[in-house]
Amino acid sequence: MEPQLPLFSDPASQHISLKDGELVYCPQFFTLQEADHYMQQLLTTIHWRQEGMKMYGKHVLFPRLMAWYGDAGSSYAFSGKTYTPEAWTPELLEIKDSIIPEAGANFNSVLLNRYRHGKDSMGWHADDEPELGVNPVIASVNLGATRRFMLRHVKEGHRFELELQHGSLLIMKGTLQHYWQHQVPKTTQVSGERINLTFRVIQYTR
Ligand SMILES: O=C(O)CCC(=O)C(=O)O
Ligand SMILES: [Fe+2]
Repeated sequence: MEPQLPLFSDPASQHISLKDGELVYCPQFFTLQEADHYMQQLLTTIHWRQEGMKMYGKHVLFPRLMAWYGDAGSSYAFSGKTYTPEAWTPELLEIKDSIIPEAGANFNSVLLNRYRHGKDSMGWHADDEPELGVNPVIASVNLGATRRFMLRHVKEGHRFELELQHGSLLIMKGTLQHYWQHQVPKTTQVSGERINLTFRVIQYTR
């Protein structure tokens, strides 16, 4: 079994206990120099693609760029397509190794999303695909422009939101993905680019 408890805790981390779910937010998990360095590296070394999906018989592009990296074999089905990961880059491995102690999960893949400007976004969803297991630990690293991350309780309508800043780490865990959805809405207040990395444990069952 992978460890389920953090091995150490960032003293500045905020434990946020929601109804039916848990968040840990570390606003300055990376130093400014580290965060600037990773932003620059990922903009140039990642193989960014514009993916899309079929909706009402039409091919619709997602309003952001995406990339998928990880251990060989950690394929992931998402919006009707199966994504096969590219091999870890040195920077992605470094970021993964630095967040594993805080998150307490042995991540084998990462989904990267690049929001080119305020009009790029991600709609309401939960990360509840069966490959992620029952109560997944998902660690989200934020680089570049600050964007608003919104959560809503699906049954009871509670809301929560955070401004995810450059160099921060947000961990989603517990039963959160069963009861809450999250989104990154479009905004006219932000023009800069943002990269988000969500580290995940993909379970191989097939
Ligand atoms: O960009 C973000 O902060 C959220 C990304 C996300 O929800 C996802 O990749 O599933
Ligand atoms: Fe998500």
